[in-house]
Amino acid sequence: SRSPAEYHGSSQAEEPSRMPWKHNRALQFMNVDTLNSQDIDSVMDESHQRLQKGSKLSDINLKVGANALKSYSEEGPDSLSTDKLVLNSHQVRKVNFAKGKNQSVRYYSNHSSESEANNSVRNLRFIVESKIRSDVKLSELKNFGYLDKNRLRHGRIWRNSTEIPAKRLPKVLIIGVKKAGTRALLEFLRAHPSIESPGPEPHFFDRNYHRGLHWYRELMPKSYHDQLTVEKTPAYFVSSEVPQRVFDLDPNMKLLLVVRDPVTRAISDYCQAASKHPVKPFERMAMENGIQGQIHANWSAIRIGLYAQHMARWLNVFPPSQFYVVDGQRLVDHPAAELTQVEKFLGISSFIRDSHFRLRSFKGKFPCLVREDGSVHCLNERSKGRAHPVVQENVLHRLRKFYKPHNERFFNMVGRTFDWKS
Ligand SMILES: Nc1ncnc2c1ncn2[C@@H]1O[C@H](COP(=O)(O)OS(=O)(=O)O)[C@@H](OP(=O)(O)O)[C@H]1O
Repeated sequence: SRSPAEYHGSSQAEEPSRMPWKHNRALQFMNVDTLNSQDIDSVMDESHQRLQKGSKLSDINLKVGANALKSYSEEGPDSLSTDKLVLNSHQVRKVNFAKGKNQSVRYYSNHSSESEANNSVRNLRFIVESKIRSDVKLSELKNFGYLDKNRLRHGRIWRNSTEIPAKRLPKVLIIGVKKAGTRALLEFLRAHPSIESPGPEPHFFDRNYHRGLHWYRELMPKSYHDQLTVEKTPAYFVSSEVPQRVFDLDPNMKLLLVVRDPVTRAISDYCQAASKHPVKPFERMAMENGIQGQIHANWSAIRIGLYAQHMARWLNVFPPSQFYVVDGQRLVDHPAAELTQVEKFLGISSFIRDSHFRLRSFKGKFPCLVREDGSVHCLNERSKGRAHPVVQENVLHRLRKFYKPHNERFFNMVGRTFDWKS
């Protein structure tokens, strides 16, 4: 597609990806606080003319949209609050691919309720404005940061029409615990419009510290100033040098720690190792000199579960108020409730609901995430939520006894108890 400069016949060649809105007078109207129906009409008229030239949207869409938007705007600016403007990308695609009059009309007449119709209007506005702003196809909007992995975030358009998204250092870290549900927590949090995160674990504060902050920032996705970038690296929790390094970067860093019964966690860790290379039975790994012997406390699968030891190091550096401890079991049983607490802690809007989760038979009790486009995303089938081996009861008993005092110390440190058998 053409750049905005070419499109509007301007001799000034601007870099389109940086300033798509600059050549667009219509956008100056797009202010939630001052918006009125006349503004919308003029925007729609102007968009209409422009879109006739370059867009795939048919005229009828715009005309219907203009009328609907007019009545919609008469509800007043409150009805445009960003919280309500959650876009349904499925509907967007429907409009985008509508080729003719009939399809477009059907798109609107399909809606059974007023609120559904209003939703469509919002969606339509988003498309129109996105197109005006950037003069690119929806698929290309990714370059401008409007679409992030199919997540369309209407709020951004309204909140700040001129902000350029940028890579930012994290303000939140999921520091651990390994095998306690850190991936689930991150994937669920990412559904929130205020959260951005890199997919892989950066391991910056442990393994890659020498690479420097520029390297770290480059790993981050682009975000807007009022979003939070979150990364997860469970090894941070157990690496002695990490707390101070994190503090040196940002003494206000918010820290999320997911915990799980350390005995189950050890078995989960063992399963991970067993999936990569041959290992002895769990019982033989866990006990020194056979099952009558001592607990093998130095085996990493067991050592990581000494939460109090690791937490003490973090509390030497950060105040308790900067941690939120997520109950890994509750994250499985009641994910929305647990996420609501996390949202509160992070100071972001309450967005994630029960309707974001769905059980799938092949994942058993582990919830999958319903994305904005309606698709269902389950965590990796082979590595998350896998079957554990049956471990001899006497070994489980010994392990529970072993962990008991450590768990109690941990509960005291974090001011919360967990329903672990140990
Ligand atoms: N929704 C959902 N889907 C799948 N798995 C879930 C989910 N919620 C929590 N869990 C638990 O997450 C465990 C893996 O923990 P982590 O993601 O922290 O592992 S890792 O440290 O990143 O390797 C994983 O451990 P296993 O049960 O041993 O496979 C799960 O118990």
